[in-house]
Amino acid sequence: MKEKNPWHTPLTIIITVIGVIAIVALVTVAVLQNRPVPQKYKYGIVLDAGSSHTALYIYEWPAEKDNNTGRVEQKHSCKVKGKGISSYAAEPEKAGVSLTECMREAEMQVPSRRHQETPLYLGATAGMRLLNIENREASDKVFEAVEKALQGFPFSYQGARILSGQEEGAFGWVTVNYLDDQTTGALDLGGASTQISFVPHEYDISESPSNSVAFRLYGNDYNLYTHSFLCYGKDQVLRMALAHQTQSGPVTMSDPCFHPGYSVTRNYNALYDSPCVSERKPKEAPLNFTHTGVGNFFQCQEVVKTLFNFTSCKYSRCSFNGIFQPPLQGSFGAFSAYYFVMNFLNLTDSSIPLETVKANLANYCETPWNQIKQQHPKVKEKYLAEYCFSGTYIVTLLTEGYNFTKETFSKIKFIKEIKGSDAGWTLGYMLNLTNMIPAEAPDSPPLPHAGYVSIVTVIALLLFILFILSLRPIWPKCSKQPQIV
Ligand SMILES: Nc1ccn([C@@H]2O[C@H](COP(=O)(O)OP(=O)(O)O)[C@@H](O)[C@H]2O)c(=O)n1
Ligand SMILES: [Ca+2]
Repeated sequence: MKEKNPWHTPLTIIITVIGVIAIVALVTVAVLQNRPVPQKYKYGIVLDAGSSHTALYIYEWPAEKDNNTGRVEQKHSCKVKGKGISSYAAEPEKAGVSLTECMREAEMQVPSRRHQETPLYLGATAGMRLLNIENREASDKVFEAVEKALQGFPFSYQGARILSGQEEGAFGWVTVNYLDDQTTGALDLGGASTQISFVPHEYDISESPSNSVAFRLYGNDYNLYTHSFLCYGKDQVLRMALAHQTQSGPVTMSDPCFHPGYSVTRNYNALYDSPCVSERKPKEAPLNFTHTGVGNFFQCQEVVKTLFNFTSCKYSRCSFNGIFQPPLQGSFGAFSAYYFVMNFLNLTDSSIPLETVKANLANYCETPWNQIKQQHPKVKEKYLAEYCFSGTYIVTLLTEGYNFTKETFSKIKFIKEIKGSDAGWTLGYMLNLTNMIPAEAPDSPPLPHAGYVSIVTVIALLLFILFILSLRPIWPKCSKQPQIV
């Protein structure tokens, strides 16, 4: 008689069916439970109220990763039309009104169900620092107007304030190092101030405590050196250069930092209307002077050098104006006006040697103004006229001011953005205020979804096989019983 297949007993069939159902259920649950759900995002808005203009930035990050690492990205930016808020000192209401267009854009960009929980910050930099020095009352009025305007929007308004130079430098460094993989110093050139921030190499930065900031980022502690030079942004430094050359109150001034053939009429009162130069205003001067260009890079460098004081230093070493600076260390990201100017001059490529940068600038400055205008018909003349000066200032600040050499100059990358986010202090500022500066290194990446499902399936199969095998003692009974009967 043919022996009956022991697998065909009712018990084993039931166990098999239950086992298969269990595996299917387990895999289904695992797949459904762990399927990547559509991403939910949170948002934050920062207004950068700079001396020359205001820009609005919207950041976004996955909702469930609030306290996690490196996930905040710039979603959108909006350039406010018109000048910086500090230029509305005489008509503060207009400072508030100027922001509404970009704020409306933000309302469209951030999903409306997130509006109420989206923090909104405004940080003002050197333009407002100067206005605050010059006219405290006017600066307060500008903030009142800005505050009123921002509170009219449905976001979670967190206040408007002036950042200290130290904050501006440190948050610029945080932004660059949050986005970039390797530790990088930060060089920020604005219109009214300029910042340098880097981690010095085994150097006692406590020599000047006001220049030191401690940060914990991605599991490492950093002692950061940072300094902000008020009045050394490119627009205020130009005033200082013009002031230096008009001390005798001349009617005509020949300037090596402007192209040959360049000639404009400038007003003495307007030029000296800034705390950066007001004390130097000549006692006797006509109403206007004619500002003409000579176009000589090397002479221009000599003018710029007179704006730095190298004589007094009470520390072991200084950059300029008696400000402590440890030896430069590592690579640097140079952004804002550093980028705009060097990009215009086609000098952002780090492989260009310092000597070539200088030669190109010398050549550019010498080019007659008419020719420059013809080559760049679309660039506003006011801006176009200043690139020779700005380029010369950048090179002089980096080499004579901060002590970059021809070797270390190549470690400067002129950048506008990193991984889609603009380089600047705003991202670091928001990360700090929302406690999102990642103190710890990122978690190792979890298993990919497919890998996870495969592993669950294999384990379930193994468990099932083990279970069947564990029933072995019952098998002989099952198969022999019919024969006994
Ligand atoms: N496309 C652009 C935008 C800004 N800029 C300059 O970049 C600088 C930005 O400074 P800012 O307004 O942030 O001023 P701070 O408050 O940072 O000193 C200004 O000198 C602008 O003229 C430029 O050269 N090209
Ligand atoms: Ca700025």
